[in-house]
Amino acid sequence: MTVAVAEETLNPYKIAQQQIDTAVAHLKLPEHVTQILKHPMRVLSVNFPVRMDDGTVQVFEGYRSQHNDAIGPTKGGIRFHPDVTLDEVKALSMWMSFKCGVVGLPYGGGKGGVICDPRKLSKGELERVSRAFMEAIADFVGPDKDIPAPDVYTTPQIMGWMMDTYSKMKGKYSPGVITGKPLIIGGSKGRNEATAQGCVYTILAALKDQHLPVQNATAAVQGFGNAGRIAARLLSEAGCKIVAISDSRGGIYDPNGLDIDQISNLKDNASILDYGESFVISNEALLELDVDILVPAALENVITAANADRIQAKIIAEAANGPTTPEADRVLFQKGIVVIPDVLANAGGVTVSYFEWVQNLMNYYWSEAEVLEKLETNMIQSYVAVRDLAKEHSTDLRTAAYMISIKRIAAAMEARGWV
Ligand SMILES: NC(=O)C1=CN([C@@H]2O[C@H](COP(=O)(O)OP(=O)(O)OC[C@H]3O[C@@H](n4cnc5c(N)ncnc54)[C@H](O)[C@@H]3O)[C@@H](O)[C@H]2O)C=CC1
Ligand SMILES: O=C(O)CCC(=O)C(=O)O
Repeated sequence: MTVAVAEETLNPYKIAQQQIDTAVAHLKLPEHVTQILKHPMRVLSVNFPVRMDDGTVQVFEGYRSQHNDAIGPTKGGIRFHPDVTLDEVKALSMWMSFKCGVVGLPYGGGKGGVICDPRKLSKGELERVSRAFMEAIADFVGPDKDIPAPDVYTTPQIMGWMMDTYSKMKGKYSPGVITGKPLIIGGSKGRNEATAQGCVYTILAALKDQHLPVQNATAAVQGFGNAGRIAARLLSEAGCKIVAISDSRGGIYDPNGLDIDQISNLKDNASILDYGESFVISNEALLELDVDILVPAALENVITAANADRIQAKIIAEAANGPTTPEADRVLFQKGIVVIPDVLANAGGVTVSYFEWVQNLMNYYWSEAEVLEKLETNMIQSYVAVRDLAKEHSTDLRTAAYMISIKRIAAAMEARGWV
């Protein structure tokens, strides 16, 4: 079926605002409430100097956006990427609010980003950038205020450096200022796998709803980092056949199924493209494969008006934030493709970050089994609530997810007397 599409914006901030408009059309909300939700409450922009290995000083630019803290402190990752923009960080903070809302966490949304390419920094430079960024935002964040975490190209080690810098500045051990830390300094069991694990729980639930068997269900995964690599492994362990995988350099495709362990080895020691020249496929072509499950797990705006009509997957699980534009959403909905939206599909990460923060505040730590059990329960309950509301209002799952979150944030703002 060919579906006509209109001109579209690829600005993530404008996209987030459009998504809010789509959801509030189904809700009776005063206009000023919508206006509040369409903008972050606070944004900090910083420029900070870092001494490089060659002795020169480089000035880096970074941002932290706090979207809405009516329900609790803001929460969300920090991204290190050369293409970071202020509008992207604002949008990511808005998506965090709706994500925390849909899985019922006592948080609002926050997000940070630094314009840099960690792949071109030495370990020492990366540590100095991480510590200097934390120093620059230290008065803006805090365990009761705004709690960062990992995102694209940031790692548990970076979280550890940032926690250390913050703790030294405040003169007290403060593990609750940041999550996604190494286990030895207050990280939670299960956090490293949580984003992918949560995503896989929702995929399995969607397969069941679509009466599709898990065994040999075919899957293509774009992005091979924390979210994508672990999602590929967990899907494969669940019985699915991973036929395509990619990273920033390109992808590989084998309709007979890929060997995930071999690809993981290649990723760590060479390039996934070394799997074999005859298997190489572009990132764009990967998205259009005829598969049961497509998992975008890299960056924004990969499914747009330009390619939505050619997407053949039955289920799209957005491990990445913002991979699908509103125009593409409309096309996919008309084609009957189920899109498990980012705010639900990748909410496992922030859910276990919440568990980490709670454990830090209690100074009492849970087993991995306890973490995973709580995660699964929360993900499935949230999936069912979104699915049922979407059915009731004949909307896509994203709109239903936003409706749930927006109602919750609006109720909190009203209860606090803001509106
Ligand atoms: N790490 C987490 O806990 C969470 C991550 N996410 C989202 O998941 C997505 C991926 O993040 P992580 O896996 O954490 O990052 P990561 O830094 O661990 O991995 C990113 C991966 O994407 C690949 N990549 C980069 N540019 C690409 C491109 N143009 N095409 C294909 N692949 C490309 C990289 O090669 C790498 O394999 C992002 O959208 C992030 O916001 C969402 C929720 C939580
Ligand atoms: O773990 C967290 O607090 C947030 C992770 C994140 O940045 C995201 O869900 O997009």
